Amino acid sequence: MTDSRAHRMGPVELRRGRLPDSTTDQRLLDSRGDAGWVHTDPWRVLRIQAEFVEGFGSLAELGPAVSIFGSARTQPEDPMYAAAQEIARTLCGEGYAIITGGGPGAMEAANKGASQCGGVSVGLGIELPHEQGMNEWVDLGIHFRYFFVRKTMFVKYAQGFIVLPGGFGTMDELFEALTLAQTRKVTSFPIVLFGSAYWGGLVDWLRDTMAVDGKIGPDDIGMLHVTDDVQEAVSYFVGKDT
Ligand SMILES: C/C(=C\CNc1ncnc2c1ncn2[C@@H]1O[C@H](COP(=O)(O)O)[C@@H](O)[C@H]1O)CO
Repeated sequence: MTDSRAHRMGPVELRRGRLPDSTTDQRLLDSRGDAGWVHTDPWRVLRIQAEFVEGFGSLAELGPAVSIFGSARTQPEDPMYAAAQEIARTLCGEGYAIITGGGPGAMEAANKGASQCGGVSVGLGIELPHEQGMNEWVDLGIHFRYFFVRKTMFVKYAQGFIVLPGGFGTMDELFEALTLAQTRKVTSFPIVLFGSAYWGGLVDWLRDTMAVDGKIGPDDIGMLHVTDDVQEAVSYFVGKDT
């Protein structure tokens, strides 16, 4: 008697010598073979995709928000710690969520201000070789493996940026925001530099060297608002269309 069993694979029907010797579930669940593919770019692409999915899914309903950047090394006794906390508290009082890198220093201060005010305190953590963990004032935290995915979230879910004194990480975030606005890749948003003593030298150099040398346009400096006043910093956001 001939074997006329049929096996359906979607629209395809298989018989006799074409019958598979395992099921799709067996092929999925039997853990055999080399796992080296987890270290390949196609798999990384899927991980990157997953980070975007998690980020977008977690933040889609955030409402108006401001991203606050600043040094991971700012100590609690530094006046900039109190300033970050006060800025976040004031913005929170105006209905804004606060987004930070979720780390220590100025990030912690901003998350503290937002959380203590009962607002939405978001931390976008980054996996680093010397992991610090999310600061205790983050109420909605998302851990990222890739810097560039995380940076997309800072821009996509905020109406603008307040930048406190910081180092390379802060500069990276500031200049990413400036480049996006300068090249009109995004709708322009406020970029506030808080702390004139710290930022003054950089702004002078941008104006007197970079702009004079023609490396940026004469109006590009206008994208930056330098202030030492919390209310003024907040005024660039409050009452503006979100
Ligand atoms: C260096 C230390 C901790 C690092 N932990 C960080 N966690 C989260 N986000 C970070 C961290 N370090 C830098 N960032 C991001 O860059 C900005 C601050 O960088 P800076 O070089 O300190 O100015 C900040 O806005 C974060 O988004 C332990 O001291």
